[in-house]
Amino acid sequence: MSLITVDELTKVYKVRSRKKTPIEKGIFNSIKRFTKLRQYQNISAVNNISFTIDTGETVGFLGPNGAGKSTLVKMLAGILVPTSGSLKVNGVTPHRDRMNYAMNIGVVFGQRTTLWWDLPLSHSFDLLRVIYEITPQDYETTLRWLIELLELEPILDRPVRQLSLGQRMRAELAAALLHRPQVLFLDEPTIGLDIAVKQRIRTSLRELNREWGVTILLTTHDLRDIEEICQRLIVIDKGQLMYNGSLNHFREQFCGNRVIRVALTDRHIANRLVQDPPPEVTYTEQEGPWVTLYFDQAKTKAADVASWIMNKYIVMDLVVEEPSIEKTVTELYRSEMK
Ligand SMILES: Nc1ncnc2c1ncn2[C@@H]1O[C@H](COP(=O)(O)OP(=O)(O)OP(=O)(O)O)[C@@H](O)[C@H]1O
Repeated sequence: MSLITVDELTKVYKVRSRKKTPIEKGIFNSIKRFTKLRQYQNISAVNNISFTIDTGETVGFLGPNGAGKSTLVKMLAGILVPTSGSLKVNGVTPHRDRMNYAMNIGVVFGQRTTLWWDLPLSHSFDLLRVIYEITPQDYETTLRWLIELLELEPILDRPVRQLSLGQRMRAELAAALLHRPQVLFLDEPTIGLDIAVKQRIRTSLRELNREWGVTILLTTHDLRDIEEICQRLIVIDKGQLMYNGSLNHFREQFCGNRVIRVALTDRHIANRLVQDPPPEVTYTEQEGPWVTLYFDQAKTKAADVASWIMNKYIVMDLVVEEPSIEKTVTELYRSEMK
């Protein structure tokens, strides 16, 4: 049975907009505060989305700005109440049973903090132990493990307000995991972090999932997060589900072109290859002795293109590249897939 079941979930925000009256624009400006006409506008942030997630899965939500990712994850975390549709996590409707639900989930949303700003980090952890009613023995074991995993030892005595963004993110992650939740929700966990910290966070999340079997759901704009953490990709645009499946399947289905980059002996020879490329090559680019050849993987294999070139030329170097998921996602955002 699925751990998370989302069925025709919809969230509409009702926002107040102010209509300017002709009076306001004219000489009666002074009385405009008496003539403000309020009207409401509906913003459909999540629109009729359905999917299921199994225990232990790692799922990344991807989509352009304003797509509805955060709204969706906040509903899953019980922070927002859906407008319609149904949502169950382990049999519980998150927003209806928030207290019990909170005991089983961990949440890391960048703007919020679960830590006490003026206290040393270790004191925040101690307070969370009391709030989550963690036994001293479990607390000791889990905290030790998290300190090592997230490299927190050097910052344990520092007040939270003195921590850098990367240090705070690692601390937030530990705070969200102290009570060993079944599900972890993260909203853009690597945003604004340097490469080394991003890598530490990604490695830690992978390890957490492997060691504890924590189900991880995250929103991101960084495809590397998806590639390195997630088994499954859910793409959302304009509140609608555009893709739900594995990254490999996404590549196969939408990244039609593959790429071979080949270095020949000099740019003149390279230009000869550009003028007369192998069959089924749809596009070429040249930079000095390097030629990049794009071909449709449904029509020919990388090995056939490579051997065609090697039969005709002396090849100094040859690289077969994965289809560019970044490019495909950008194109996907631009086009309407439905
Ligand atoms: N509290 C709110 N009140 C009104 N509208 C909101 C609210 N929160 C989000 N929205 C609107 O809902 C839509 C979806 O926003 P959401 O933050 O879920 O998107 P997102 O995919 O997470 O975007 P981003 O990648 O930019 O963070 C947007 O049009 C946004 O303006």
